[in-house]
Amino acid sequence: MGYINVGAAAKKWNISERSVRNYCRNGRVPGATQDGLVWLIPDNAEKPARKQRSGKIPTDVISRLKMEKEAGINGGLYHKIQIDLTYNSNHIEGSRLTHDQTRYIFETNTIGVEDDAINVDDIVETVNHFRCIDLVIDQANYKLSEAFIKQLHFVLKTGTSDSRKAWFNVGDYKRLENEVGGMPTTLPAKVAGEIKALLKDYNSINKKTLDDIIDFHYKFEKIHPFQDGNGRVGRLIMFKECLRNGITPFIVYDDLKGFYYRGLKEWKHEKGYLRDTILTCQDRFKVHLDYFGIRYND
Ligand SMILES: Nc1ncnc2c1ncn2[C@@H]1O[C@H](COP(=O)(O)OP(=O)(O)OP(=O)(O)O)[C@@H](O)[C@H]1O
Repeated sequence: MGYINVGAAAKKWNISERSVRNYCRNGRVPGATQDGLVWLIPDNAEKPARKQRSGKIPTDVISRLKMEKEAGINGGLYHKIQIDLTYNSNHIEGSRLTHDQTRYIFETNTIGVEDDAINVDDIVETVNHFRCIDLVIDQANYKLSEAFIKQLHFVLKTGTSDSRKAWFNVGDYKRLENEVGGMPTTLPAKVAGEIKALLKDYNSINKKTLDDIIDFHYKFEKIHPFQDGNGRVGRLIMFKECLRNGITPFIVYDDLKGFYYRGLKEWKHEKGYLRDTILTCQDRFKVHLDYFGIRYND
């Protein structure tokens, strides 16, 4: 796959360059990434569809999230997911921002500081995570691709102190070996090949089940393709793939972190631990879907 620039995409899709840039900025072109100020657009990317303008309130998860996101609705499911998914996923990885601080950043783009010092990276990665969720919603209906996975990492880590380190590859695979749970992961030189093979196997499954999505997550985390941010990127992928496959999405809640880690550790030999943890997360999420009157299948 190659990349084309904004001018070429504008010509190909018969729209203005400004519209192409807006589509890219709003995450509506799967795989589009920014190199400095220049947008690189996959040469096989399709022109994004126009937004629907009907007055009906959708009752399926994806349409509802898209509608609330585009309309900037406060207090709905989109608002809730942004805060709860970001807070829990960041907390699992060690962010010390509270749920209220996360909410405050989302709602006001400011943060009140009381007694404790706050790590700037926690704030940057929180704001970046909000954007990652937008990407997940915008691209929920597309096939999972390597370009999208890298784009999530790029958006998550942009502007952090890691991104200023010479050895840290923002939006690309790790350069240095890393471990997870004290166990070896895929060596840097083999990551690209293993991710491609994993995606090929996964995308060849016609009707994906929750177990397929969890299995992808386990294998992705075992490869640990990025220097850092693998957990959060992996959980965003699970959310996206649930949306795409009509499976109730879920947030891995911070208070279940111990069960989640144990489940990952045991998955290869015993699938029950992680499956049950995820089912619990799904049940909690269904309470919110019920509250907002949104349909789900299982
Ligand atoms: N035993 C395990 N087997 C496979 N994956 C695991 C295991 N234990 C943890 N993980 C995954 O690795 C993630 C954390 O990895 P790690 O502590 O290396 O942080 P990271 O890669 O920097 O990710 P982040 O930026 O999200 O912190 C966990 O969130 C989980 O998804």
